[in-house]
Amino acid sequence: MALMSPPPSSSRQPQWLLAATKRLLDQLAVAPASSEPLLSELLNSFRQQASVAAVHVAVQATDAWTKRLSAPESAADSQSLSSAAESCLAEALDRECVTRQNEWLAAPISDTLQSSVLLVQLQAESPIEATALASEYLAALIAMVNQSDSDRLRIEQLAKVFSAAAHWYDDVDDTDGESSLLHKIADTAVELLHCQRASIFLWDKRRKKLIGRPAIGIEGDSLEVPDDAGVVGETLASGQIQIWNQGSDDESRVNRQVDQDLQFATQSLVAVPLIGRKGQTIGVFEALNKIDGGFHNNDAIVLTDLATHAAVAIETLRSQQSLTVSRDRLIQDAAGQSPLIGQHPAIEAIRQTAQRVAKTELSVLVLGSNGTGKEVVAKHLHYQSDRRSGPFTAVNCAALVESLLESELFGHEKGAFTDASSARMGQFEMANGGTLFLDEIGDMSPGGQAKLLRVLEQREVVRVGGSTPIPVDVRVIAATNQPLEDLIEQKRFRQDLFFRLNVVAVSLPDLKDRGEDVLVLAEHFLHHFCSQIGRRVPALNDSAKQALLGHSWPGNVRELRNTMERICYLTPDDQIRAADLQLTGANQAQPASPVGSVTHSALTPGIQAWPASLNEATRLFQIEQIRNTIAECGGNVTEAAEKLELHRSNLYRKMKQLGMDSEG
Ligand SMILES: Nc1ncnc2c1ncn2[C@@H]1O[C@H](COP(=O)(O)OP(=O)(O)OP(=O)(O)O)[C@@H](O)[C@H]1O
Repeated sequence: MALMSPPPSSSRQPQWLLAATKRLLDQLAVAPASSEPLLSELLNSFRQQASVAAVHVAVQATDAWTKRLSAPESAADSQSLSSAAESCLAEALDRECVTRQNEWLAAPISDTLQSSVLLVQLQAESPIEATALASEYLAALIAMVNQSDSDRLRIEQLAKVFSAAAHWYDDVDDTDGESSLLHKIADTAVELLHCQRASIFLWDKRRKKLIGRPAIGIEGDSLEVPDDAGVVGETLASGQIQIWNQGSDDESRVNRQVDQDLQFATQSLVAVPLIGRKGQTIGVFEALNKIDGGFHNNDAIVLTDLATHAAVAIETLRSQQSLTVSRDRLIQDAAGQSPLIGQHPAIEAIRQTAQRVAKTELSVLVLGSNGTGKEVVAKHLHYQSDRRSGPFTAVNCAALVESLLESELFGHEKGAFTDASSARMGQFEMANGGTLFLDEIGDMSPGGQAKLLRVLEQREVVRVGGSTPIPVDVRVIAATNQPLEDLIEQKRFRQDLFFRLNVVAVSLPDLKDRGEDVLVLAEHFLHHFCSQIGRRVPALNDSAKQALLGHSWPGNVRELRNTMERICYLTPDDQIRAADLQLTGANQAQPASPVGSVTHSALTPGIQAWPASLNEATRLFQIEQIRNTIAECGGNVTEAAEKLELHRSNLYRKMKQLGMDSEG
């Protein structure tokens, strides 16, 4: 509450006035709902003690004086004041001191919100000097009471603004966030200012437009007006509060086009600028049609309070939205860093499973040999799920001894063990709100398994050396390359943990069993590494494709990735041949069919790997290609020659040259 200026020195005041002051202050201290009765009582005792005919508190409205309070009450019956009284009031206000004109005595009340004066009607027996002194004192008391009233009102208003603003963000989502926020802000203004409507006009500076929302009855709920039109435009240009009341203000200031668009009739309006955090004007906040009469300064003060909070709320929402956009872009980038490539039915099935379990909290167990892409699948599941904006963390359970694994997963408190010089979060806490990938789960120690099971069941961790349970919201995806059922039989893996983890199981086949996916993945890695170093992507020729399809890939996708990385860096040619791949014989699978073959017949019997000699490899490839084409054409050599783009006689010659038996 603002400090009140003390009334003038009380030493020369009569006893009754001092007693009345004390009573007034005591009653004010208990914060009455209204101070009107206190002031009435004061005026009445003043009238009696000072022997005056009447006393009023007169307030200057727009163009006239009105009586706010009178003693005796009957003196308020006639609202109008005589011209002599008005002249006395005006003089007191102008001179800022107690003034007397004939039967009238006026003492100005220093009031911040309005011009008001204590007006005393003297009578013959009134002691003029004492009355003047008492009037001055009384005017100071009234100013103090008014100040106390307006402070109380202001506190109430601010409390209402704060409590309303605190709920503006409730249920505001990212998609339609701004619109629903503006609606809530406008509703608050309507409620606190007791008016029919309110709108927030946000400034599109570049287009010189103000976009007003809510705009009831307008499609899209937003109304666009030139940024210099009407009272709203005036507010934007001047940066000042504008009040317009029909009848007393200039009609031409109102943009009636807006009324037409909104099918609304503006009768009164208050508009205040919306100032952003950096002090820049971001728009205008207007309230329309005060329900009981016109808008006053106090309405402008309340609307300015609301505008201060509204500007912060709007800017905060906008930064939040832009952060969400950046975050989503980062998530997309992160998801794109490890895409799940492949069209094999097993990979397609994983994609479908990921979609199905996306909205659930089900645990997933990923099975597959080393390098088949178990972590890629775990990330795919994470980025498909609602947890995508949370963290994804991975722990290799085989890489840590039991004591370290526990502190890695659950964290530790300071001093928990010799090296624990400070407290540290475990991976469970770090993955809170996201996904924790536990790789090589089959290698986890029995002690680790027991603790993990407890965390999964209770959804809280206790750090090593600590005793307080910390709640964690984590989805666990475990992976292994070991047959867990066998480990359970051998009592090396807990069956209860297996059931916890294996709610949904996903199996990744070895790469050699994924058919043409080898080529899809090879092309993907070629593009990936070539774009990283900015080189043109070389083409895999048929022999290379055949070699890729024929390799056994003991290291699975990881081996293929490494092979393609090496090619990108070390093979400068635009064509990649089988020999460039350097796939060693030891890793060669059963020979594959030539690319594009429908028969999938074996390569020349007895050949287990491509020979090192290019001529010989070419010869073998040509033999296989001719054989398959003839087989495809049901033994019809003429048709096969056509397919191979050779003349029939040339095909025979070629076959002879290659040592093929043209008869067979
Ligand atoms: N389907 C796939 N699409 C794209 N890249 C893949 C795919 N599968 C595996 N990879 C890549 O192969 C490499 C090995 O994958 P990942 O680490 O996921 O395999 P893993 O089965 O978890 O291996 P390990 O069992 O050795 O931990 C990674 O570089 C990964 O990006």
